[in-house]
Amino acid sequence: MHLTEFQKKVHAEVDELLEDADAPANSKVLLKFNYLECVIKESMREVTSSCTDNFENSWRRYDYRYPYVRLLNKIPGPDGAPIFGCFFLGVFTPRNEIISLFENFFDTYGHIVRSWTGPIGVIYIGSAENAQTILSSTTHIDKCFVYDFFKPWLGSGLLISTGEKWHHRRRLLTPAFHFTILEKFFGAIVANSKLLVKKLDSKTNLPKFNIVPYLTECSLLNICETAMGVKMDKEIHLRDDYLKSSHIYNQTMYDRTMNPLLHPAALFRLSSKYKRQMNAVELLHKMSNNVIQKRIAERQRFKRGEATLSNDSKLNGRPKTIHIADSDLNPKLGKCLKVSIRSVRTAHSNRREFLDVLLDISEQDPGSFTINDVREEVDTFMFEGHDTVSIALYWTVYLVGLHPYIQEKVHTELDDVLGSADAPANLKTLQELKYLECVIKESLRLYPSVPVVVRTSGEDVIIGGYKVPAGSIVSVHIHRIHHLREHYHNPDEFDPSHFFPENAQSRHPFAYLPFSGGPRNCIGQKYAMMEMKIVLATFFKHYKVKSLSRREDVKVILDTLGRADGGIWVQLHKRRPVVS
Ligand code: HEM
Repeated sequence: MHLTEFQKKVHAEVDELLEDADAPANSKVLLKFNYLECVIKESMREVTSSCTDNFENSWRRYDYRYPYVRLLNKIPGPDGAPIFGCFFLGVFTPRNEIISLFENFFDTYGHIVRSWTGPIGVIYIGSAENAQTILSSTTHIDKCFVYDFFKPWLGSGLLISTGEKWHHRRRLLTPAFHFTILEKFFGAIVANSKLLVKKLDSKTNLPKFNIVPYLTECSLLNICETAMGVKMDKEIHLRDDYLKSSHIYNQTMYDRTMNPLLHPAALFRLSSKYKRQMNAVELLHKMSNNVIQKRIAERQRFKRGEATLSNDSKLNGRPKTIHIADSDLNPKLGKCLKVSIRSVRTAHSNRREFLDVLLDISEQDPGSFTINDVREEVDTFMFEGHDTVSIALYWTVYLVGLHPYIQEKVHTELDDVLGSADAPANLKTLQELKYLECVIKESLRLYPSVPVVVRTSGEDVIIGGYKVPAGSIVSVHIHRIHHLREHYHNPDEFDPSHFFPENAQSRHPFAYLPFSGGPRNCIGQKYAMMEMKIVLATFFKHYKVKSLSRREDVKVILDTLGRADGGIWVQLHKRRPVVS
């Protein structure tokens, strides 16, 4: 179809609806301009997605033979305002109401919902079956363009990267979270948990205090000391700056995501949020650079025979070059890849910790794996590895503190399994804490640290009976799926029995997604479960907690993660003497 034909259609619609009038008389008339609205949406979509198609091509999509907008509009969803769609809802709904807004969409329109934010169409998925269609596929594996707003901070690390880069890095880093490596982290996490207990000592019997900063600090120390192999207990200012900056970055990221006017980089740079974000990035990178430099220095001291490595890994001289078989590789990467580390495909004893894997490659091949490549992964894992965990920790403490009967059962199990010990001794002890594990899982169900994950559909796909065209933004609402009565007998209650084997075994595999699902699930989930169990076992062994706010008064505030609005205010009482 030529441009002139589109124009003819626009003119025909205008003539039909306006007749002799010069302009639309009121909003009722405006609502009837269906074709014009589609044209405007499509042009704005092309502009904001920086499509390289020429203008004529972008109009050609409007041909009714290529009906992107019509396809999406077949899916039920709110109409919103003419042209703007739900733009105003997104921008003006307070962050602590946004989850309720999505819930209303699902209640009104069903398990699959479409909305327009200006030119951007988004499909919301609120059922386990539809989540499985998207998440289990290797085709719909790319993230949506808004994840790119993380780039100033995270570069294109594992969370954001796509295609071959993602495949390669995922394969490279997966062994760094194997359970033989996790075992080595046990001692460090126990030590930091005891430190937490000690710090909380001064808070016992206070009328109230916010426990969030304590748990956040503990999870940051843990990820630094384990995966990165660096102790950061002395760097108080650096840590504080990091945590504040991470908070600011996540807020500005959310504001940009919800407001399409801030999507183009040129417009975002003009806003005050950009400056805040850049100041935050500077401090965030200061922390990650510090971590990397410390580890490099420690490795050098180790090689000179002056020190042992703090995470107990062994560098036996120079790393060997190994060859990986063709069958191990993504075919697009070439026939055979020389890899300079011992850990990629390995016997257990050769597995390496996360940062050492990266530094080994960078030392061997600094040209193709630069220190910036190392840093983008360090930034990614430090963010994902501390923030998600601390959120899960504080929601668990909160929920247990609201339910004395459940707390009693947690205490009884801890006393039975740990005896007089202050903390779990090893992985075997941890496995025996079965009730605590159900408690953690149940907290992650009610308050998933990541309430929503977003993908771009890699090809046309049928979801819930509707055809969703390739390139559509599909957002999977984990929070919603976790609250469906068809999967959980009392979905809004805190009830750890949801995860007793007899209740969980026949559940739909995509009805519980705190770590997402499918090939792009969370790489750190085993690490996270181990860490949470150690920290919470140590904490509850020492303390009895009382949460001071009712569930209906503590709202989830969404940035990129689902946080507790206003913190978690509790009272603590000692159960046994604090260790020295
Ligand atoms: C309670 C703790 C955690 C929760 C609830 C959680 C949840 C998730 C979820 C839902 C995703 C998918 C994100 C998306 O598709 O947008 C994800 C991805 C990821 N997580 Fe976690 N996570 C946790 C802990 C961790 C830890 C401890 C680490 C690192 C040590 C980690 C590293 C990552 C990374 C690197 C990705 C991206 C994986 C990829 O795209 O291949 N996470 N996580």
